[in-house]
Amino acid sequence: MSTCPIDDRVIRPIRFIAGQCQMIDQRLLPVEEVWLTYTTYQEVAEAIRTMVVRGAPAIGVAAAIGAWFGARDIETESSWDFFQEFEKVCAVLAATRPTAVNLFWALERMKHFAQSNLDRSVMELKIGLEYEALAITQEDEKINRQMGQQGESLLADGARVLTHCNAGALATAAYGTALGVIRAAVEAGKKISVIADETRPFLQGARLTAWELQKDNIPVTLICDNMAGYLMSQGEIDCVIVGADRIAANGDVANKIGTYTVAVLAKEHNIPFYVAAPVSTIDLSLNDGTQIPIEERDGREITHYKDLQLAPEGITVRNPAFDVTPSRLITAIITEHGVISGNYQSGLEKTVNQR
Ligand SMILES: CSC[C@H]1O[C@H](OP(=O)(O)O)[C@H](O)[C@@H]1O
Repeated sequence: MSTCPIDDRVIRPIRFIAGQCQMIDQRLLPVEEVWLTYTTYQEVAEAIRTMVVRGAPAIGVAAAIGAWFGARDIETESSWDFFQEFEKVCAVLAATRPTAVNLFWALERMKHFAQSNLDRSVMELKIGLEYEALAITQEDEKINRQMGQQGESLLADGARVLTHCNAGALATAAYGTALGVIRAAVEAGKKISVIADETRPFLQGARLTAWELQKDNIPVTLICDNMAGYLMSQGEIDCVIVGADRIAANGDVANKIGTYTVAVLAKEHNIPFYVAAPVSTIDLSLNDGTQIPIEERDGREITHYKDLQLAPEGITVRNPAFDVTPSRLITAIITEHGVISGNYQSGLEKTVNQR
């Protein structure tokens, strides 16, 4: 794997050094910055499952790298046998988390590359898959910067922007989706301040968004999730911008649990609600959001914070990690190809066909 230039000024959760993949352990941020090294697809699958790496585009990038690791270790001279084994590798990675379609998009792209080149030798397939994984990684950063340029005009100078979860550089290869739009507005010279929902139970807002924005010197105020409505009622929020894990053909959006709540509150207060997501997050195979699989995670994420017990032993817990925001609550969807609003069905189809 070629080495990506390490520019410490740019936050990247995944990096390559000497053919190995290193990922920052996002479970330990913001207190510790620990980089873990990965060399096998099984290790990468576990990193996705346990949220060492998380965020729709970032787990797509991680899955592509994991698939390349798996391909590299397949021992056969038959390209057909190689492809059959490679499909098994991809199946293991696909089983890690069900909601973010970027994971499946990246794996399908890797499988399509291999299946389209079965006339090549196994060695050529392995080299090609390495560069396909690198391309997915490098394209993601470029797409996020394009998305930022498409969306920054929606943020007025002086805007106070509410975010939910982390749709920043840590959720992507670099730059971020929702936070990428914010970064682009700041780079355009606008004074933007962010109000970040802490986003229980995994606290992506408190631990990751706050950390990212502080590093970039972008003003950020942290709030509990249950404070967003009050701040809106006091006129302290000008707009909302969030990421997405899967967008259905009609514009319904699956995103971190609590996003739907924020969208309803924004509608109540006539506050613009924006979603920023790359085309790889759009899933036209699903007519609407009711068909999006919602991940249910371990209840311990709610009853404990690390080793601190927060609830009675044996309490019954629900822990859906995502919810679905109906398109009627969404003001616009920002992609790298442009801003979509109104008739999402046709707008999303046109955008996907531009890919
Ligand atoms: C750039 S979109 C990231 C998206 O993924 C997050 O979920 P998780 O932290 O569980 O992977 C959240 O839904 C973000 O909006």
